[in-house]
Amino acid sequence: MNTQQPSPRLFQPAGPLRGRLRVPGDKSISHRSVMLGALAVGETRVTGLLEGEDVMATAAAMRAMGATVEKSGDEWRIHGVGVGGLLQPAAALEMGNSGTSTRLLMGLLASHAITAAFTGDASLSKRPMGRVIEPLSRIGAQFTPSPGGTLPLMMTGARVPVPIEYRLPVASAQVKSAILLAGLNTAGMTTVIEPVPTRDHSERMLRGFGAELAVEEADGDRIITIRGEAELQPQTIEVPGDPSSAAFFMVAASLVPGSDLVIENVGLNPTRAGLVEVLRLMGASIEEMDAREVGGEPVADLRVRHAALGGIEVNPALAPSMIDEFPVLFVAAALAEGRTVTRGLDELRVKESDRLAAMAAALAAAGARVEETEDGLVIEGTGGEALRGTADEQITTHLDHRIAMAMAVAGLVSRNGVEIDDTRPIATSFPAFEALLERASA
Ligand SMILES: O=C(O)C1=C[C@@H](OP(=O)(O)O)[C@@H](O)[C@H](O)C1
Ligand SMILES: C=C(OP(=O)(O)O)C(=O)O
Repeated sequence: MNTQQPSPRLFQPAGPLRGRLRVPGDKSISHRSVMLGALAVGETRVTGLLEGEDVMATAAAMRAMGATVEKSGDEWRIHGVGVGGLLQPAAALEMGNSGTSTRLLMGLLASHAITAAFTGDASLSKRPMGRVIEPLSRIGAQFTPSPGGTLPLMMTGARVPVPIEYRLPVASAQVKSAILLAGLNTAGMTTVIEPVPTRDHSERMLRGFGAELAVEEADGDRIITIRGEAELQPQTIEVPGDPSSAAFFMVAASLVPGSDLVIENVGLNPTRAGLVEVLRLMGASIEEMDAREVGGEPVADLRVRHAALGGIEVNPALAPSMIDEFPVLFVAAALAEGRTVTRGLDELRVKESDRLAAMAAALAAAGARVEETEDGLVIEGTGGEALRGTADEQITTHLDHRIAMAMAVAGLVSRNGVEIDDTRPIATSFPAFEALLERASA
């Protein structure tokens, strides 16, 4: 974050969202483009890379371990060191707010015989790392985390990494990816078994870079196997727009009367598109135009028009495909007609903040009717009537970009506006968010 001081802001009611806009590149694909490019031999070129703080933390770490990562015009150019070629960083790897950078890089390092320290901000330093430490220890890496299995931590990768077969105990693309990345430099076959499918960008991109990776389905499991000691070939990558960033505009345009907005170039990988499905079940008007493929991922322009939304019971099986979209879905639910019930969302408690507690408190402070359960929220919507908005209170965002952006959307559909305590974390994933929101509703 650029400044030391929190940057509060009142998000005021606004007119319809209209016209066309383009959201920045997908965060998950951007991280992986930099990491895999840094392991390929030769020059990888990336357009549409998300230039948010999280991805820049990944870029800085890969530079610290020997890769060249530079921007030239609109394009990022990455010169890799080759699988097995990462150098020992001279200083701690500063991960900022980014769980994805931390867990995926721990995976990469686990099969390189180097030692590194990982540090992060106050939010990241509370998040559980045991979920990657456990499988990566089986591969042979050694860890000294802070008490509770958190950052700051030190790790030393295995000299002779051991291939493992690992069944994921939590639905987490970060844990899956950490193990697959460790498998890249591990002789033999490394296998991850996913009882619940999560975003599959690592699988698609590892294959795209030339790794030998197989995916099988058996008894409801996805079994992913990667052959180690891979040689990655540099790629030219066009990163599609981030559906998790588009989500704020999908909900805003659905809620603000008179809106008719086209969000261009949105990635619609089925492992990411749960919000579109849920909003449609609530009655949203979302039309997919010019469906195409960008960078090996399905993409479309989304035309979103205002519509009256109704509350629903959200199928917990959809959670992994919209895991980062729940904060803004809760805002949609707060304006819908009737009750929305969500459950099976324990993972939301270990994101940048406890997103169930943070959103329950934030929506209540803005005048919504919300009840927090053990693993979800139950929300009674207003039926389209504006929320009261915040009174004398500021919304606490807990260094969580998604809470900040979700409550900014709530401000658009409130009478008093919604004041949040700090907009700085928005820059971790979506630096242009405020400018785009202003432009769309001008
Ligand atoms: O693999 C990834 O790029 C991500 C996986 C998800 O985390 P989990 O694996 O912890 O669910 C998601 O919340 C995060 O924003 C990005
Ligand atoms: C959970 C998120 O990211 P990360 O885990 O990378 O911090 C997010 O962007 O909502």
